[in-house]
Amino acid sequence: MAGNIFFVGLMGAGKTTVGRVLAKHLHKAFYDSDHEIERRTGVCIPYIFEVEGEAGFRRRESAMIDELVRMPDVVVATGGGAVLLDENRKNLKQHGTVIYLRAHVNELWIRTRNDKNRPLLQTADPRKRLEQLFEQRDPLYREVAHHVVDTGGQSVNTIVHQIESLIG
Ligand SMILES: Nc1ncnc2c1ncn2[C@@H]1O[C@H](COP(=O)(O)OP(=O)(O)OP(=O)(O)O)[C@@H](O)[C@H]1O
Ligand SMILES: O=C(O)C1=C[C@@H](O)[C@@H](O)[C@H](O)C1
Ligand SMILES: [Mg+2]
Repeated sequence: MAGNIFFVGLMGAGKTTVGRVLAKHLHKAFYDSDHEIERRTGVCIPYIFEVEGEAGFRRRESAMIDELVRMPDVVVATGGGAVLLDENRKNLKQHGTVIYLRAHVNELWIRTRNDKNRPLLQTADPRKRLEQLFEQRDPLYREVAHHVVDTGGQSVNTIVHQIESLIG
């Protein structure tokens, strides 16, 4: 399949994991927006949040998305909050096929609970935080997505095969 594929979804949805495997299958280059920001700045995302605040991180993320969407034939895993800005949603929708990886909050929480690299989940009740983010963002993910893929209880390989048949 020609063209770009962009993954959106909440933290723990599997954008990085599924995106990397799909890219390999399709012989496309894979980019992860979060990793690219860390590679270019030389610091981790929690540090960017600490120094520049969430707003600073969002500015870097927008610039990164604007650059990545213009590349030919790539698979891109976006950060969980990339859909918050209207300009990012427009950019993603215009330049490729957008796939929303969806999972229940409980599963997202289980997948992310031992990882300290997500500043928005460093709260007293990360599960509650995920619930709030789901409420806020599910409509935005749906708005931008060409396809919604449920990942609950599915292996990464099953999800990848499902996406391959969706995009032909
Ligand atoms: N389908 C799945 N079943 C079980 N575990 C999964 C599945 N997909 C991903 N995981 C696991 O969940 C964790 C989070 O996955 P991943 O980092 O790919 O999510 P993400 O959507 O990129 O999150 P973020 O927005 O924070 O970057 C990883 O440990 C990964 O191995
Ligand atoms: O959901 C979010 O807002 C985030 C998700 C991660 O991918 C990172 O982009 C960062 O931790 C923020
Ligand atoms: Mg990721």
